[in-house]
Amino acid sequence: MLRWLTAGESHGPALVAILEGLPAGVRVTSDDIAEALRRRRLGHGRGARMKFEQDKVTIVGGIRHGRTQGGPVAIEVANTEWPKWETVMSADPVDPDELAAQARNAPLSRPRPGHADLAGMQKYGFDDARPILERASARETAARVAIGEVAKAFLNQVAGAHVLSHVVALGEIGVPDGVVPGPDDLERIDADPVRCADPETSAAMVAHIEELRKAGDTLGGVVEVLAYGLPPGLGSHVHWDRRLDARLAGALMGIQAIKGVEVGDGFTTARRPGSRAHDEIENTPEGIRRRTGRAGGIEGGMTTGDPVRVRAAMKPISTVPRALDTVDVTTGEPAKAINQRSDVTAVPAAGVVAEAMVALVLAEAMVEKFGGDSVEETARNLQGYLSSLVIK
Ligand SMILES: Cc1cc2nc3c(=O)[nH]c(=O)nc-3n(C[C@H](O)[C@H](O)[C@H](O)COP(=O)(O)O)c2cc1C
Ligand SMILES: C=C(O[C@@H]1CC(C(=O)O)=C[C@@H](OP(=O)(O)O)[C@H]1O)C(=O)O
Repeated sequence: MLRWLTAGESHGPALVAILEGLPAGVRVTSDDIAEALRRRRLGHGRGARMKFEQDKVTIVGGIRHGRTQGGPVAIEVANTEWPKWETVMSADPVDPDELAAQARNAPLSRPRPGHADLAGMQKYGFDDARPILERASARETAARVAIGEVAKAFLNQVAGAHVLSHVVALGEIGVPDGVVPGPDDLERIDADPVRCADPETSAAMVAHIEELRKAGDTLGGVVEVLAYGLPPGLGSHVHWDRRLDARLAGALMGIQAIKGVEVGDGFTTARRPGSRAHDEIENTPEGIRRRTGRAGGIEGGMTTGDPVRVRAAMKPISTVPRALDTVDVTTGEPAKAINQRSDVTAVPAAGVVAEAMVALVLAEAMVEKFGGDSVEETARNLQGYLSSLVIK
């Protein structure tokens, strides 16, 4: 069983993540994790905070001399902005006069539409949105990306698998059909200002972001995650909560602002006749293969051995610079929502987070099927399974 948890607030001292259940021997370093966090900060359209704040990685447990030891892996991602927030976000009680002197501590009583603010204030009994927005903030995704990198290293070292993502739509602008990058394209995608695999579409996306920035507005979009090199048979058809597609969808929907998930051709499949919706099977010199990849590499809740392909739709950033209408909950009067600064879009970053979530779910499914207390043992079990497959 693979388990993971994160803790920490957006302006707290640090985020922490724990990943428990991976075999020993996964090769991963602080530099690998720092590089994954750097990728999460990429993307034209992100706000000022990405420039002045750094993610500072410390591996707190579970890894020795660059290899996992079999115990829980604990990673801290420190916020370099913490000194400015030390009083406002102090875990221990602080002198009320010192707190009152902090402009940052003024109660946030104008909840932002599209954020957790209002429902969270009602649910947890606060008249200030601060305690809600601090944990609801997608800063938390840094912790997921940190442990996602360990999961990716495991998948790669056990199966030679690769997980990557690209932006397929930003607002109304989408890549043409048939843009399906492979593992070798990842460097090029990361170098693109919006992590789009198609240069022409990318230029149109950047122009669109600039247009929306000038209009004081924000943008959502769609990211696609691809996983190459997986064996057939991860997940299972036998029960709803063992279906890999259901688990991937849950993990992707668990990312802040994700409002829809597609597996393979997803919603497009629903509009096609059955004769053009599925992947026909044929016998080839390489073995039994599917002709197309419409199902996204998952049938009956199990991997087919073809690349896994899933998409996640992100709503536009909720803190709209030209602020939306709300109510001041202290007076009941109409007001404009709280707004200090905002990303125009964070779709490129959401792709990197989606990679991490997919890697964690796939690593969990891999551990479940092949077990093993060391990477070598898991890899041996996988090889034994592959060489004994009755139908190849
Ligand atoms: C990587 C990333 C960055 C984000 N940046 C912002 C931001 O700068 N401003 C904002 O209002 N929302 C931002 N969001 C979205 C909010 O976190 C999200 O809309 C909010 O948590 C409510 O979403 P929910 O209704 O899905 O929970 C970001 C989301 C992600 C995944
Ligand atoms: C800090 C990060 O993202 C933040 C996520 C976020 C939100 O509401 O989700 C809002 C913004 O923070 P603030 O409101 O303080 O400007 C983003 O910068 C990060 O991704 O590291």
